[in-house]
This record gives sequence, C-alpha cells and structure tokens, in this order.
Amino acid sequence: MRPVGSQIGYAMGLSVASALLGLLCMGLLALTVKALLEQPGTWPWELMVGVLACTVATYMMRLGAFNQAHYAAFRLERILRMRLSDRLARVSMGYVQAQGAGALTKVIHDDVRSLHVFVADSTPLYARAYITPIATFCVLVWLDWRLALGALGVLVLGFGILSLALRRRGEMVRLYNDARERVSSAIVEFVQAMPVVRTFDTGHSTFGRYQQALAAYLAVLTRWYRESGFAARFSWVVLSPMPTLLVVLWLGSWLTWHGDLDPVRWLAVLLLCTGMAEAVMPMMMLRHMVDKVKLSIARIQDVMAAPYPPVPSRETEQLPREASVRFEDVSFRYTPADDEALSRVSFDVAPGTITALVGPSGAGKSTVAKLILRFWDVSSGRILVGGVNVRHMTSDTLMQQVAFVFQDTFLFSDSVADNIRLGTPDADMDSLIAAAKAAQAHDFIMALPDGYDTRVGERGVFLSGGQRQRITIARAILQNRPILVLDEATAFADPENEAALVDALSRLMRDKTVIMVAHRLATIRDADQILVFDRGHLVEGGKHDALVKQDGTYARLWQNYETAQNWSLGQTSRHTIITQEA
Ligand SMILES: Nc1ncnc2c1ncn2[C@@H]1O[C@H](COP(=O)(O)OP(=O)(O)OP(=O)(O)O)[C@@H](O)[C@H]1O
Repeated sequence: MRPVGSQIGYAMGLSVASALLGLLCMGLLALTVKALLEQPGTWPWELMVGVLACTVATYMMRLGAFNQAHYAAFRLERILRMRLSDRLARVSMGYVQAQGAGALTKVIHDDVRSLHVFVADSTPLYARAYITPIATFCVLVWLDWRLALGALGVLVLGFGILSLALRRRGEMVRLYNDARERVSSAIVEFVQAMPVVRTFDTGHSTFGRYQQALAAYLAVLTRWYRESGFAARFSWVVLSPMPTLLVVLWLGSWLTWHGDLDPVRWLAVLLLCTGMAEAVMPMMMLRHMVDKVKLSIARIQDVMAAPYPPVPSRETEQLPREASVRFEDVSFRYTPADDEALSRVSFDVAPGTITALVGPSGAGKSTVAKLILRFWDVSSGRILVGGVNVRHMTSDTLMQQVAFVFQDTFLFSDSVADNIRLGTPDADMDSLIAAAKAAQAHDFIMALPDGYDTRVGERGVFLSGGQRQRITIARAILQNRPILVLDEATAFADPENEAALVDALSRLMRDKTVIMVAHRLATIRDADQILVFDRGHLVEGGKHDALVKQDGTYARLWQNYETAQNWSLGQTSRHTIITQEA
C-alpha cells in the first residue's frame, strides 16, 4: 500500500476530522438545548447555525475521505497489476510453471481486487473506528467522569464476552480459508476439465470432488457458528447502543435525583455515549476484513519476491558473433527434487545448418529447445549462442537471435495482423503480407470476415491447429532472426495442411540455423545433423544414413517409424470399413 500511502493517509485524516466534527456537532446541540431551557422564547441562532455548519462539514469530509480512498484504491490496483505482470515477465519460466497459471491469475486478479476493496471502503472506516471511541470517552470524562465510567463498563463487558467468542478465531479463520480455497479450486477444475469430464465420466468424479469441498466448507462454517455463536451474539447485544443508553439513563437519573448532575450535561452524555458502542461494531467487521486482506497481501508479496534470473546490464553484456549454438556438458533438472532431464549433453550446431532432435517420448528434446531460449538456467555446464554464454546477454539480445515456433501455439485475442506482428511491432503491412504469403497463410486469412483485421477468438473466428501454426510461422518469418527453434512444428498438420506447412517451414528455414524437434522422421532425412536423445542422454549423432547403419537407437526409431506408417494405413482403412458397417 506504500505507493499510495500519502493518499490513504489523507483519506484517513479527513475521516478523523469528520468524526471529531460529528462530536463537536453533538456538543453544540447540547448547548443549544441548554440555551433554549435557560432562556425560553429566544432562539440561539449562532449555536443553531454552528450545528448546521458542523453537520454539513462532517458529511462533506466523510464524502471526501471516501473519494480519496477510492482514488487511492484505483491507483493501487493499477500499480500492483503493472508491477506483478512486469515481475512475471522477467522471472524464470520455472517459477511461472511451478506456481501454475490459475494461482498466478488469482493473485493478479482476485488478491489485487480484495486489496482494492479494502483500501476503498475500509481505510476511512478504520480511522473512524479508532478515533471515535477514544475522543468520545475523553469528552464524556470532561462532561461527567461517573457517567463516562458507566459507559466504559458496558463496553469492557461486551469486549470480554466477545474475546471469549473469539478465543479460537485464528485457527477457525485458517480452516475457513482452506475450505474456501478448496471449493474455488474444485470449481476451476470442474469448469476447465469440462471437455474431459463430458467425454469420460459425465461429471461424476469431478463433480463429486466439488461436492466434497462444499460439504467440508459447510462443516467448517457450522462448527464455527456453533462454537462461538452464543457468545458472539450476546456480545453484539451488549455492544449495541441500547445497553449503554440504559446504564447512562439509570445512572444519570439517580445522580440527578440527588441533585448531583446538571440535566444539560446528562443530555449531552446521552447524545454522545452511543457513539462509543456504535464505533465498536465496525471495528469487529474491519478485523475480519484485515485478516482476509492479509492473506491476499502475503500472496502478492510472494510473487513480488520471486527472484529474477541474473542478467547482465546493456553495458556489460556480450554480443553474439554468429548464428551458432553450442551445448557444453549441460545437465539440467526442473526442480532439485526431479531426476535430471538432461545429463552432460554436449553438441555443436554450425551456422546455417539444420539439426534435428529425435528420441523417444520424455527423452529431453523439448527441454533442449527451451533451454536455448533460457526459459530455465542450466544446473551445470553452459549454452553458447553465437559463441556467448546465454547468461551473459540480455534477454532482448537473445530474442533478436532466436525465433521459436512451439507445438502449442498461442494466439492473443487480437487481430490476425497484430498476432503476426508480435515481436516486430513496427513491421509495415507489405512485409507482413509477404510473410503471411510465405507461410501459406495469406489465402485463409483473406477468407476471414475482416481479413487481416479479424480478431482471433471472437465472433466465432476460431482457427484450426494447422492455421494457427501457419500464423506463428508467418510471425517467425517476419521476425527474420538468424536462429530458428522448431518444436514439433508439424504436430497439428492434417493431410491438407501438411503440404502447406512443410512448404511454409522450408521458406522459413532458408539460410537459417535450424534446430528442430521432430517425430516424423521422414521430414528430417536430409538434416545436416541428427541428435538422438534417450532418457536425458545424447546417445548418437550424425546423418540419417550413417545412423541407420549404426544399428543403434536411431535405427530402432526409424524402423518403428516405418512400421507405424504402414501399420496405420492398413488399420485406418479397416477402421473406416468397420465404422461404416456399424
Ligand atoms: N515443466 C516440467 N517440470 C518438470 N519436469 C518436466 C517438465 N517438462 C518436462 N519434464 C520432464 O523432463 C523430461 C524430458 O521432457 P521433455 O519434454 O524434454 O521430453 P521430450 O523428449 O520433448 O518428450 P516428448 O517427445 O514426449 O515431448 C521428462 O522426464 C519430463 O517428464
């Protein structure tokens, strides 16, 4: 809250001033009554105008306090979201993946929102809740210390009972928050997994988890209510204005009876004393809000404390000399608890050559591809791009060297043109269209309702996997970076798309250093170098023909691949016949 601290302070100051003016207003009201009683028939105009002015000023200041608090909350929300997204853009991918997209979204959205609500609605109340009872008590003591003590006695009794009710509050709040979190994650899971749910279990097991979470939530609430219910409600009764009023009324009449109390003072005490008890209620509500917002603050602070991977400054960084890639004895594990995903891997990729990464599932091919872009830092060894350790260049420099085409293409809900322009925002329309044509994407883009201005994902414009892939390829062509990393770029290709994709890729790869993860071994027969991985180790390397002759892992993979091609053809035709008969 520090960035908007002074504005919050101003709001709280206004709120305190309005509370004090409210008291002054009551004092003037009592004096007005006194004047009316002492000189019947005359109007104490000055006092009455004073009461009116104080009332107006009280409400103006209260309004001002809430205005300031709301402006502070809007500013805070914006500042926090900017800072959080800035941090997330620069922390390692490892951190982002470990936290999970859902949890991070919740922090940026919900936790910042609850801080907004707290600052906007509660900070002025907070100031009031503390100053009103203290100031009221001081005035009451000045008016009549015996009545003041009577009113205080009621408050102390109410607090005593309330503390009994709140004895195990810390533990209950924790249980309550845990149960609530479980309900919300069960809902998220239920909704996100809807396609799987519909296909496999008609919702029984996921919905069951949601129901269990709800039942546990209900159990916590019921227990909390049962354990603290009576004491809490009883203390609410004691702390409501009525008991204080009764005590002051009874004590005051007894003192007046004995001629020991001026009736005007008594009236003033009666007018003021309820303010003390009234201020206590919001204090209790605020305590609950503070507890809730503390959890949000802790989560926001966790994200803000996530460490940046060390990067050199623009002055000290080293610039890559050419478009080569080199792994030197690289080992890597995703987390300290995981097994090594890569073990002592070394290889060289010369500028302008094509290198294919192959191997069984889980061998570490995608890991190699992602380490080149420094999504994670290696555990040992080093990765050189253009002869420079990736740790010794800024991420901007690395980005200018390497373009990436992932298997899971993500398009922003923006126009097709802006999706292609990502990374080269200044590209003009002609070069953008040229890139789309080279990527075999121009024709289908022109068939969309608004051509290049069509917004992806809106008004039913959903693109097929192959089309999305070609938009990403157009993006990479436009970026025209010297090194290209392709991770399963043809994964989504259907027969109709595949020819277009292969054509697009070959244009993209022209004159570039290419490192591609490949499952379809036929597409990489002509690669300059094939690196074969198995369980994190680089087990073989060389050209296709030589590797087939070696009769090792690659020869086995190649054999399996060829068998699979033949097998799938036969199976597909039989399957089709069976389905038709059915
Ligand atoms: N984000 C991650 N966190 C933890 N472990 C991971 C992560 N990504 C991959 N791994 C593990 O690292 C190993 C290598 O995975 P990788 O994705 O590089 O294999 P791959 O050869 O690309 O497999 P595939 O062909 O199936 O995509 C696997 O054991 C995998 O379980």
